[in-house]
Amino acid sequence: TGHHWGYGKEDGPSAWHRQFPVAKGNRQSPIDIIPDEARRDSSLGPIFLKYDRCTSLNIANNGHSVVVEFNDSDDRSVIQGGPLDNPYRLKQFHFHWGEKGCEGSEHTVAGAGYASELHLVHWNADKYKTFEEAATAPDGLAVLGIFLKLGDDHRWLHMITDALYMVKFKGSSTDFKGFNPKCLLPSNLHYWTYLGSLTTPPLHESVIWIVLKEPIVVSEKQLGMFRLLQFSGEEDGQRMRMENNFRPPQPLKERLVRSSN
Ligand SMILES: CNS(=O)(=O)c1c(F)c(F)c(SCCO)c(F)c1F
Ligand SMILES: [Zn+2]
Repeated sequence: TGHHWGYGKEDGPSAWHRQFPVAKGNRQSPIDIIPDEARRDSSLGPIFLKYDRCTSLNIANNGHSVVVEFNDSDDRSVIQGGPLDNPYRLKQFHFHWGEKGCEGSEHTVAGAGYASELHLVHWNADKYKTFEEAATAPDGLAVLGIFLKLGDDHRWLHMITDALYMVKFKGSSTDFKGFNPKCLLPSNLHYWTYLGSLTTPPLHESVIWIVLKEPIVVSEKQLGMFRLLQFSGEEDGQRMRMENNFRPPQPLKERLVRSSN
């Protein structure tokens, strides 16, 4: 129903504010992270990721990205520590990417973009009964952001890229059991953290962002496979290659970015 949002000229990030006025809010994401202006906070401990391979369910094309969804009916797969007061349950992960190597991530670092950005979305099930309720609460979600830069093949990403042909079109989904996203983490979990929002409509200001400083390395060939996906459904007329599904950085406003040690 109604006008759907996208990443094109007419329905892209610069138009989202018409249907979602919070797009011009005070804690929007992504942002440009300036390392020299981030406050090193010794009270920020390490983050801990406990992921159980048995919780992965399926991989799907939702018309905006490729998403791997998890069983979030208990605390088998959670993120905790760092800025978080309690464990947050893993709900799904997805990617944002460009059409060329120098842009595609959502967050930038001192003005520089990466080729892609992986988002692991977690929700505060200790405080809220459902993901949907948490997604509208100021401390409802915790998204772990991981940058992807171009280089050698990533040794485990093929498990995802090998499945992409099954979810080429919007609305397609297939089983994706036994995948542990721990294999997508960099060696070092140092991070920046700040209060922000979803980066796609409805742009709820409900996200505690944890962005890892160290990127993972993937090859141009592997990233190119994401661009075989389509924004459009199988029956839709024109071919709509899925790429540039990233929102540009938003005003920092009165926010502080903190840095782990
Ligand atoms: C952080 N990236 S995001 O805004 O693009 C994003 C997203 F794409 C999602 F799909 C979901 S989950 C929606 C129901 O599954 C989410 F919470 C997000 F924050
Ligand atoms: Zn995202």
